[in-house]
Amino acid sequence: MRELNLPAAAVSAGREKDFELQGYGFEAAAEQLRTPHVVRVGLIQNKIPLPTDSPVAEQVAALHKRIEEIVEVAAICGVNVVCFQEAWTMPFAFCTREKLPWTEFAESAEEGQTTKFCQKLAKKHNMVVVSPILERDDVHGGTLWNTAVVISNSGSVLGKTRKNHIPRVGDFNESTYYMEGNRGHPVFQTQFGRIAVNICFGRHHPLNWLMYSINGAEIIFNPSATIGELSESMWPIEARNAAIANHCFTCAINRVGTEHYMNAFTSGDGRKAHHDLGYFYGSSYVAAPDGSRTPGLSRTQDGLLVAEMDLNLCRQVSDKWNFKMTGRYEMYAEELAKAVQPDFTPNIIRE
Ligand SMILES: NC(=O)NCCC(=O)O
Repeated sequence: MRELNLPAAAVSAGREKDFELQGYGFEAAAEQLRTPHVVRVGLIQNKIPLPTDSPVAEQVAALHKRIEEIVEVAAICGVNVVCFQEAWTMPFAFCTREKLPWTEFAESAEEGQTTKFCQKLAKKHNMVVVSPILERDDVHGGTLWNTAVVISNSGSVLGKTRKNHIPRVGDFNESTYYMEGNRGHPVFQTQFGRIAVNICFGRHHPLNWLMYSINGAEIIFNPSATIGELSESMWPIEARNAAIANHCFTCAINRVGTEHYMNAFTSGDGRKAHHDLGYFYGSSYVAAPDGSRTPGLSRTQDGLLVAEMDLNLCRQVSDKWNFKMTGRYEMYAEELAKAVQPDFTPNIIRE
């Protein structure tokens, strides 16, 4: 992996707009029959610019403005596919279990103002935009989902995917708001490569990564919101291991800072009522199928990580290690099918 020589205009814009800018490139071997398949991805991590008790519309507008200025720099850096953090248009308020005003941040994946905003960015910069939002699905009774909208570089909505695994740990009280995703493991064929989105808690589930990979993902984004005391020891390992296990690139993105709520909340774990979920530690990074990875962005600062990758590396590593061939999926499919039955008895041999 090498450091990218990013344009001076991008470096100075990053300084002026007060965010960290880093760039790295992953190499692949030259092949005789395939030309290199080089793509640049951008990962954006950020704090919320306004206090959580500011009017909803103002908070959304401030986040749009912040992201727009970072995407401008991503465009200068030649980024082809950009991904934002989980539920990027709002504070990560699910810890509170309050409905209002937080449910007011939910938007239509197809018609919402954030999707329209991203469509403009995508078209202007010829960039695929992965936009993880709180979705309101009016076709199905106004239900809420934790969704990532994928917008093509043409500006059209390519599709959406939903968070498959909902945390039930600590103050991550998300199950109060939405259910596990019901759209399986879609992979989006973009002009720049096949991408998928494994939203946050799905990071802990190897089968979730596997299914995106089985559907052909070359790059799997993992937009997240997670805090130091809970997961920082796991963070550097999980997405990296997934890249190795699935012969693909993975991109882990986490928000930054502490978000304070006016009303104190508890989560039935004996802790005194408190006003924040904890410290979101940033540290976004990209990992490659050969196990190499970029350094992480800062723990404390907004940032843009640019990673250039030759997607040919996915098949090269696959041909070397053959995990798809040696995976014995038929054996696991059969055993798992039995294990989920109510009359399952674990295969334990006793004296
Ligand atoms: N957003 C989310 O699912 N967070 C849960 C905590 C974690 O996965 O580290």
